[in-house]
Amino acid sequence: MGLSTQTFTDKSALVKAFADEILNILEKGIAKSGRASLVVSGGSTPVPLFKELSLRDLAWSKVDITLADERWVDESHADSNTRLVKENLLQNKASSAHFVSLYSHHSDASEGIAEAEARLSSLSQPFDVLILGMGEDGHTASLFPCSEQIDEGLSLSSGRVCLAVQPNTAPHQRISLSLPALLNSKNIFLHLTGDKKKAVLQDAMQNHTEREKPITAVVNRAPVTLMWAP
Ligand SMILES: O=C1O[C@H](COP(=O)(O)O)[C@@H](O)[C@H](O)[C@H]1O
Repeated sequence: MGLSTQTFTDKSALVKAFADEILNILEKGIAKSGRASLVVSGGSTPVPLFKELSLRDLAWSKVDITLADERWVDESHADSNTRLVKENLLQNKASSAHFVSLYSHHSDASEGIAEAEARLSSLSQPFDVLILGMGEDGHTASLFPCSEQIDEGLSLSSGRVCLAVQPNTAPHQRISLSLPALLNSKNIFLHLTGDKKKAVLQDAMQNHTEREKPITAVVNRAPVTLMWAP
């Protein structure tokens, strides 16, 4: 439980050190179990990391990759996290990795939950590596504090792996891993850049209100390594 922080002079130094660390964990996972699992987040922050990872040597065909959350849009949409992963991570040396999408062609995300959960059940769990991001409202994955589904998403006893989320402060319906599904990870990283995100995290950790922010709900229940650069 709690946060340990690795601070870097710039984003490029962060990306290189972070890629080293992820590769090291995945290599050990493959050596031990034959396969390893990597759960990534979407949004803009991880793009340089995805590009760097794609250039690194690893037995990528033995790595299963999925997302912590997905916007409920077709892969052809510019906001699709699947598209982001395919265009930036599943390239070069990492093109042989096995990607498990959370998205399916149902009109409503709630109709795609069973399919997403069935697909995820094929991955080795606990996940070897989970990389979370965070929005300026303290959301992580697509556990949005503004959404009606937040209590279900943060419940440790819901029995849910995935849930459909409708944020009020961001576009698109989402599918997100639940808090217990996120916590089912051996190594949890939070990847943030910029002073604003750092301030949001510090504020969330001070917990001014009765309700925990989603990112704090993770940090309060598992060891999390913050990878931060200005
Ligand atoms: O909507 C999302 O936002 C967060 C943060 O994204 P960023 O663009 O500020 O890096 C992201 O972690 C999440 O996966 C994504 O769907």
